[in-house]
Amino acid sequence: MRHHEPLGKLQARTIEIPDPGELSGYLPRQDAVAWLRRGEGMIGFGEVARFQGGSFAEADAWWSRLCAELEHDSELLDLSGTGPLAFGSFPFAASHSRSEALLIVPRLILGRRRGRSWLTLIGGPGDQPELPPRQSAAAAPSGLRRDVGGLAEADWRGIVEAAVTRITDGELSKVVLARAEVHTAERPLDPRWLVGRLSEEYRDCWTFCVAGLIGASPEMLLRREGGLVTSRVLAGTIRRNGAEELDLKLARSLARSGKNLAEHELAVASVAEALAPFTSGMNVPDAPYVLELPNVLHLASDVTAVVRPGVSALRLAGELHPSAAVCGTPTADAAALIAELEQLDRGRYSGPVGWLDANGDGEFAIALRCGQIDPDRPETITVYAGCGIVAESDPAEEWAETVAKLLPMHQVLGVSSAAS
Ligand SMILES: C=C(O[C@@H]1C=C(C(=O)O)C=C[C@H]1O)C(=O)O
Repeated sequence: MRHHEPLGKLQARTIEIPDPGELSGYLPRQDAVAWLRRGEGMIGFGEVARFQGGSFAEADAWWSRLCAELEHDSELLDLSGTGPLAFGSFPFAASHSRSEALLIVPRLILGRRRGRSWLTLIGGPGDQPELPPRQSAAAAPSGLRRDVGGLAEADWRGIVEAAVTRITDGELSKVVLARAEVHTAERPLDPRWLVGRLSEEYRDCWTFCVAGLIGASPEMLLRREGGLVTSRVLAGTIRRNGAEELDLKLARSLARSGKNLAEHELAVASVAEALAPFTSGMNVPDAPYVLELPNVLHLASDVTAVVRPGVSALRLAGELHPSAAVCGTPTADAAALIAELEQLDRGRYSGPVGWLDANGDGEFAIALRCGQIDPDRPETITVYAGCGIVAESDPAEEWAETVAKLLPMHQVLGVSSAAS
């Protein structure tokens, strides 16, 4: 575990500012952090402190200590996302990955939420936050080619088949299997392009950028605002067709599909069970709704509960991860089967990604529909997708589902999905 903290006495100052317009236009080219949805959110500039390579509990304790030492002077006390923030991203399985847990505390944050806009600066006494200039247009990636490596369709389908056998043998009920593709551009990728395009095209998703992990996730692992926690559970997926009438038919068949409903129930139960010790008054919907995204339809359930005092969003994210949506049921058996079959270091894909404030409020999505830019080769990105495998899963269908889930990253990179 390594971390660095601010040198000397610092304080956080939040000021309200006039609406700066579209936030992604201010993203710095280097070391950007971002969290955007429907034109709102926060972006961060610079770095005053970093936690790297420990557990959720250690990260949570580190952030609490840091906040206890930081004075905060704010014109906007009642708005979630104001004040000093940590942006975090966590590996799917720290024990099976070269990637490490990360919390990054930006020097300056630009935010816009519920019609109000602000700047928060962490600096010396008397330092005033200033709106940075809008950036020049981001460059579209060009000349992308797929690197060799990663599993071919036949191999991945073989792994799915092996998983189905283990499930029908009664070893476990569900396992989520993922695959990755590596793409290399002619020049270093511009994170601003990827973030800007994803947040435009996938407005209902949470677009994130933390240490080169960039994506647009539809799945909110956990939001804590005041005393309330919300978790959006997704499981059960159908590819969209594009024609509205057919999509409607698909949505209806998804809502009635026994396989998808059973898979969904497992995912909801895993979240409800993990939340129960830390909450009261939980509401678990009886039946899911259909969440429509440009590329896929998902079965979705929004679980809400009242959180016990002193339990931060990060602590809860650590308790909920890995949910059945990205790991399986039972968790330990599914995690072991993933390690055995998947042949992939998931890195921070399918781990929690989000932000945390000084009160312990925050939002952590599951890092899905995303790619990781290689820090040593910034022209290279690894994109990931996976799906829940149950006894009735058909390997060819599951492959097609991963292609549909890769579509957002393929689109913004300018890669043809036919090639995957
Ligand atoms: C694992 C992914 O997605 C997860 C798996 C789903 C499914 O199997 O139906 C649906 C949404 C996510 O919870 C991914 O997008 O990579």
